[in-house]
Amino acid sequence: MSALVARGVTRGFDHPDGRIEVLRGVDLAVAAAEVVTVSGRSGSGKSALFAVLCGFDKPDAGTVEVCGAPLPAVPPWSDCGVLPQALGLAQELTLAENVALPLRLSGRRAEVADRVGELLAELGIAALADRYPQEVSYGQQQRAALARAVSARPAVLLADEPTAHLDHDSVAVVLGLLRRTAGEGTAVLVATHHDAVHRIADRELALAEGRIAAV
Ligand SMILES: Nc1ncnc2c1ncn2[C@@H]1O[C@H](COP(=O)(O)OP(=O)(O)OP(=O)(O)O)[C@@H](O)[C@H]1O
Repeated sequence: MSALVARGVTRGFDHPDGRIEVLRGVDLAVAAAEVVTVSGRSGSGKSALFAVLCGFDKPDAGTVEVCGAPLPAVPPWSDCGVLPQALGLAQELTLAENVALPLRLSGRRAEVADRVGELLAELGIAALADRYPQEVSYGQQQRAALARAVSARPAVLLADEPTAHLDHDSVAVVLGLLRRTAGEGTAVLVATHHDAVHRIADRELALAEGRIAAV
């Protein structure tokens, strides 16, 4: 069974100069333990698609299922971990507290210390654990947001451009984490412009003219 399934997803937006239909019937499925990338030119709708897949936005038509069940309004982090393009870190929480949040919200406090420490160390930001997001660089915030997305070992991980703004070494670390997360059973969907990310993927998809096709 696929952990993430989208069927016939459509989404358009009204603009002063007319309505644009960004998603025109997107079908996709990502299985547990699989890494799938989505490419597409800037403005093709990758972020709009991810917003629908994680429940941040509602499609005009079509369905999304996570682990065989229709997407609830706000899926728990343990079902669907999200790294949005805008990161969305809680500014009033430290990096460690941000990463701990999905575990705390799932009532898994006992896992917090080990899991948060392990992820911050793997991503090279352990020394920044007690800093607030505005006290670290964008790339460091991005890694903290990725750690938060995976901390509760979600069934599905949606990562929107997780390697944008990172240097070569940090890209390698992030790719390692994505692969390991899939290896532990998570279905991983990544929007990216980077060839390095496509190279670690099991499958590549492309979004164009509002539809998804295999590359
Ligand atoms: N909430 C919104 N309201 C109006 N228009 C929107 C909204 N979200 C996205 N769009 C429009 O939908 C189109 C797709 O945007 P989206 O951010 O999904 O592209 P993208 O493929 O993620 O681009 P990039 O690679 O630059 O991040 C754009 O034309 C954008 O202006």
